[in-house]
Amino acid sequence: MGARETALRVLMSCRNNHAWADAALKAQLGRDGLVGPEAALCSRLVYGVVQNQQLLDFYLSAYCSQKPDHLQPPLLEILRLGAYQILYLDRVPDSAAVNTSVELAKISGRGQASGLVNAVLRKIAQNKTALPPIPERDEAKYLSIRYSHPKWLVKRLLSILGREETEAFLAANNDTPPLTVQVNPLKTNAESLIKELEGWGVKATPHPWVPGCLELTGAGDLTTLAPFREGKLLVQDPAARLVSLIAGVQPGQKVLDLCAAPGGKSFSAAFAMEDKGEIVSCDLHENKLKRIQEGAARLDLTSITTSAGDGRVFRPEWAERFDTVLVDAPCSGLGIIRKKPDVRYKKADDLFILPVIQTALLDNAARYVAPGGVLVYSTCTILPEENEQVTDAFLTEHSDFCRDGFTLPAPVGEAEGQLTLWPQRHGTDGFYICRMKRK
Ligand SMILES: C[S@@+](CC[C@H](N)C(=O)[O-])C[C@H]1O[C@@H](n2cnc3c(N)ncnc32)[C@H](O)[C@@H]1O
Repeated sequence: MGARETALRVLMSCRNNHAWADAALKAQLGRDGLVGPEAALCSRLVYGVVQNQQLLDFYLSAYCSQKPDHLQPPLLEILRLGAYQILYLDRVPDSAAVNTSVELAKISGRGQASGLVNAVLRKIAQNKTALPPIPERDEAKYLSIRYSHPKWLVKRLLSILGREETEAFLAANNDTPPLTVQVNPLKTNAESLIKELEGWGVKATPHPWVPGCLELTGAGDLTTLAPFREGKLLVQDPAARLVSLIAGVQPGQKVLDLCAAPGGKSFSAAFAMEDKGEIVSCDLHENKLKRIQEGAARLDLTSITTSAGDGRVFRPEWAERFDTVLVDAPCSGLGIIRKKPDVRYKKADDLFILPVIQTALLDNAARYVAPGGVLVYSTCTILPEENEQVTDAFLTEHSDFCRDGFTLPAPVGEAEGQLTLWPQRHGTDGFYICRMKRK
């Protein structure tokens, strides 16, 4: 049973403890001692079920006499796992998907429901080429079921992107993104790293448009490879790498990264600064600073110091002290659904609380920027509530700051001080970056 039993435990942990799937998966794989192909199958099952949850429930409800959400736990999770294997995993025979699901019901103490599991999954298998159509009358509802995203989010996206691009965004969120790394230019260069990775059986190609980044295939657990351990690369989405590029940090500068953990933007800034100058990496949570320190040690960066503190609370010793201040704000994360599939199920209510925190961070950060210095606000979300609306309000209140244009390689080109990146347009995570200058 291995992979399936572990996958079920992970899904139950997400349901009962509101755990994030990626963290619960990592912990459970370790506890159950799953490695290699079994671990890969388990990850595929967990991500696949989370990515397709609403669609799977739609099909399950067509063949189950009880409403899926009325089923006793963990029957719904068992049925979702079985249906996912039947509908998406060609290499798993339908009979194996059905039988292992019946077995899971028995070992989970739901043996009395094994007949139901058997019957529902057999019907799905028999009808898999002629499944019931999703009603298309209500556009948002159709897209919500088809791509398993909450309806409120689909409606919001439709109003921003229109039908065609909304569908492309939702589909991209259910795709597996490429693994992207930034080259540590202090230790190697792209050409040498590509060759070195090849020696480890990893295919690396330069990112189509973001300088200094490589896309990897066949990496497996990258952290076990020498180039990773020797600090020659940083795992980072190309969108995140763009923050230091857009900030335009230079060797010798003083930089404050106000919301820094686990350190990605600080590391990328240190690369751009040739590790010369001063980077203060601050985070609210002291326990997260260790991740920054460990990362800096692995990458051999000495320009970074860490500091715990609430970025909303003024520290007089930092007043007008920094050439560049980065505010990589806590956000809803709706731009990284392709990496954290369960982010989509966040409550819409968060969208009312987060901008208050983001605004307070930005207001305070502004006080640390030296005259003529740069303030960069970024998030890994795509909704204007946490992006343009926050920076617009900030600029209205702070007449000493203005948006400052920048140029990136195609497909972005010239931007008037702010940029929203989208997976379906740019092949990156969904991300927002705004560069502002203090007069
Ligand atoms: C988007 S993450 C930052 C990611 C980081 N910049 C990187 O590139 O690895 C947001 C961070 O803000 C921190 N945070 C949340 N509220 C904060 C506050 N009031 N002051 C400072 N940091 C805060 C969180 O702990 C979290 O680590």
